[in-house]
Order: sequence, then C-alpha cells, then structure tokens
Amino acid sequence: MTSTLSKQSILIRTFSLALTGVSFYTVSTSTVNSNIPAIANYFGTKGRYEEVNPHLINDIHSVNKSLLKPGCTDCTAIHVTAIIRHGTRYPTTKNIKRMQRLYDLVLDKALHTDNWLNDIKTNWKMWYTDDMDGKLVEKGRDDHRHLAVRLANLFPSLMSEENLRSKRIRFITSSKHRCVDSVVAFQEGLLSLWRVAEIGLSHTINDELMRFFDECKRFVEDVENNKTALKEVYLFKDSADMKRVELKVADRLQVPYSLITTDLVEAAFFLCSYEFAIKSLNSPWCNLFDETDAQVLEYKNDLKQYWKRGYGHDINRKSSCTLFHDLFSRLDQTAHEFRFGHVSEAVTIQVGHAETLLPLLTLMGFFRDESPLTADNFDMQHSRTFRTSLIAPYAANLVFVLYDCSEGLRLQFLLNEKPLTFPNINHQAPLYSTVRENYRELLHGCNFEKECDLHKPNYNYEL
Ligand SMILES: O=P(O)(O)O[C@H]1[C@H](OP(=O)(O)O)[C@@H](OP(=O)(O)O)[C@H](O)[C@@H](O)[C@H]1OP(=O)(O)O
Repeated sequence: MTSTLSKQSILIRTFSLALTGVSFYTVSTSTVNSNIPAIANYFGTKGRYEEVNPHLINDIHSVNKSLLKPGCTDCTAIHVTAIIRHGTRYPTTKNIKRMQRLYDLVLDKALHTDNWLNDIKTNWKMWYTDDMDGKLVEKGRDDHRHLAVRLANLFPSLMSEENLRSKRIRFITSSKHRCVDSVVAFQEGLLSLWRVAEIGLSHTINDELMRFFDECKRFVEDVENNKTALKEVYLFKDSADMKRVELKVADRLQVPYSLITTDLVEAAFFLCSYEFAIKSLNSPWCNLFDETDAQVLEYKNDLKQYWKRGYGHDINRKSSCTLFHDLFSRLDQTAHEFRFGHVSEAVTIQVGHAETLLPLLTLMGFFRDESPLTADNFDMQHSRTFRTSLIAPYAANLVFVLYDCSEGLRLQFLLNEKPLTFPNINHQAPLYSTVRENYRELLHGCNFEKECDLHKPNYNYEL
C-alpha cells in the first residue's frame, strides 16, 4: 500500500525565515527515503512534529543543549513554562465525511490505469469513522511522552523526579479529550524516564486559559460565527491557483472535472497528511499532488489560521490576553519568590490547541509579515513568516525559560525546542526587565473582559 519507490535522491529543503524581530529560525528537512511524502513539509497544522525537527527521525530523544546557552555567563534556569499543542490526532468528523465522499467518488468513477490509483481502489480501505472526531491517536501520545523526556533532559534540575513528587511541576489542560490525553501521556513520559510506577499525578482543566477563544464573545460573534471573517479563504478557494490544482487532481484521478470540488481536493490532501502523521505511511493518496499543488493547499490552510487565529482580525490575538497575563504573572511571581530563596513552581505544563498557541504568538508579535495574507497575493507570500507548517504542527510548543544570571534574571523563548528572539529585542535571552518593557502596553492593558465584551469599544495595542 505504501509507495514502493526505492531510496530516492536526497531532498533538502531549507526554509529561512527572515523575520521582523526574529534573528534566527531555520528548518532544514532532509528526506532520504520514500517513507516520507515529498510534500510532508506543507501539511500546516496537520503536520508531523518531526518535520520541524528532522533530527528526531533518527533519535526521538535527542536534544541540543548548546542551543540553550542564554549567551551570558553563570546562568541557571529557575523556571520553565511550556505551552504545548496536543499530539497527533484523528481528523475531525467534518473532514472524515469529506474523505468518505472522495473515496466513494474514486471507487465509483476513477479509471485505474496507474498503479497507485489501482492501489487505492483495490487495497486501501476507508478506515476513518465519524466517532474518531479529533481524538488523540497512539502517535499523539508518543509525541507527548517523547517531548516530556526531551524537556526533562534539557532542564534536569527543574523537571526532576523530586520536583514532580513535591508538586513543583503543575499541569493545566483544555477540557478537550485530545488535550487531557496528551497531558496524561506527558506525565507517563516523565514517569518512564525516572522508572517510577505511581506518584498519583493530577492535572487541572482550565478552559478559560486554554480555550479562551470559546469564551471570548467578540471573537465568537465577529470571527467564529461570521462567514465574512474568512472571506479571503473563500476567495482563495475560487482562485486560479486552486482551480489549477483541482484540474490536475481530476486529471490524475481520471474523473470529470465537474465532479471535483475544493473540499474534495482538500480531503485528499488531508488523507495524505493523516495517513502519514498517524500511521507513518507514504500513502497512495499523496500521488495526487506535486510540490506546487501542496504549496497552494498549504497557503489555503495558512489563510484560515491567519484570519481565524492570527493577524487577520485584531480580536484573534486579543482573545489570548488572559493566557498572556497568566504567563507573565507566573514569571513575576517566580522572580519575586526567587529573591526570597524559594521558587514554588519550577515547571508549568499547559496543553491546548493550535487555536491557543497561534493567538498568543500573534499577540506577542511573532511571525508578523509586512503584507497581510490575502487571496490574491499568494505569489508574493512564498517567503512569508506566517507558515503554520513550521509554527504549529502536532505537539508544537512554546517554552519560556527564566534564568538567574550574574546580570539579573533573563528570559529565553524556544519555539518547538529552538530559540527564537522576541520581536524588537536583539538578544537570545534578554533581561527579564527588557522583555517586560517590550510588552509594557500589553502588561498594563490587554483586558480580556473589555476586549471580548461586545458592548465595549476595543483598544489597539501595537508592538
Ligand atoms: O479542519 P479541522 O476540522 O481539522 O479544524 C479543527 C482544528 O484543527 P486545525 O485547523 O488547527 O488543523 C482544531 O484545532 P486543534 O489544534 O485542536 O487540532 C480545532 O480545535 C477544531 O475545532 C477544528 O476547527 P474547525 O475549523 O472549527 O472545524
């Protein structure tokens, strides 16, 4: 069922993001065998974590401690907050239904002249069922188990058995099953590392923090339930670029073009991504796309994320004010306690969604492109920084590390285990006071109640 091509030539793709305020964020992906679809770097929020950290393919526990050097002498990490997306999950019911429609169409209409198409028609079976609806899969549990082990290896003095036993590591999650199951898997990862059978670990469900988007009325009314909010996505679905992909897919399936819709094309792209993410298969569905097609579909997903969770609408980012304040009040608290010799919370693990991480990143000014992502500027957005394939795959994580250094407290930010500089600050781990100064306006404002209340005017905070 998997593609039978032998080892293929090394494909090296390097994405260099010249980001405003971001000094360095590069991902090199080396694909050395045919088990990885050639388009695996374009799956957006349905991407595998290993694609942003390809060294994990050979060693899932490997960490690069040298990346952590805050660039100053005598630094000791005193606190870590990690905000993590749940691990690999099943498709949502909406997309399973689309996949079923596509599969029925292929069985019914496609002429099987190519081997891979024959493979779909005779060997591949539709195994996704509606009840799977976004639930965490075993690979998703592993994503979190392995991430836990890597973070514990990166911060051994903080993520320690002793701190776990003495409840200095706190776990908070969204109420969604895939997030709760992820946090449990994360804890399993820690226990297995220390070979501890039972400590009686717990977690707190907090949707106000981790699913703030549901509770922000202005977001729900102006974006979530407002079709015009995603107008750029709909326009792109009708664009010439998308039509070209539809034509190519119809041609490859040998079905009349009139039977192919954007939703069906997307369903095929999702099938390729889910078979890979869940089962590590380079499925025959992947043959429907070349790299150019995948870039178009990646952009379509990025448009959705940009207008629903990113810079597209101001309320997207502001809906995360509570999470932003929660982070900084914990850092403040740690700074305060540290002065008196005892930090009560060494590590905070918070598990949520792509729609938790992206608004916060946006609020904090990361991945802001000069021009907005729109339906008609795909051609000029090839080197955009807002690229969810790189930012928010399954198990994506934002890690904030507070250090005690000889010059004072410093804060380092890691995205997906790689350092990223804060916008407007040219230092790997600036003084914590500098970071606070950078976010002064947000720290003194960014009031969830005011921003999300439909009857109050909202305010504009720019970095
Ligand atoms: O397109 P689907 O149905 O998969 O969209 C999901 C969201 O997935 P994403 O767009 O981020 O790939 C899902 O986010 P996740 O981080 O929990 O995976 C979100 O919670 C869910 O509600 C779906 O959003 P929808 O667009 O409202 O259907």
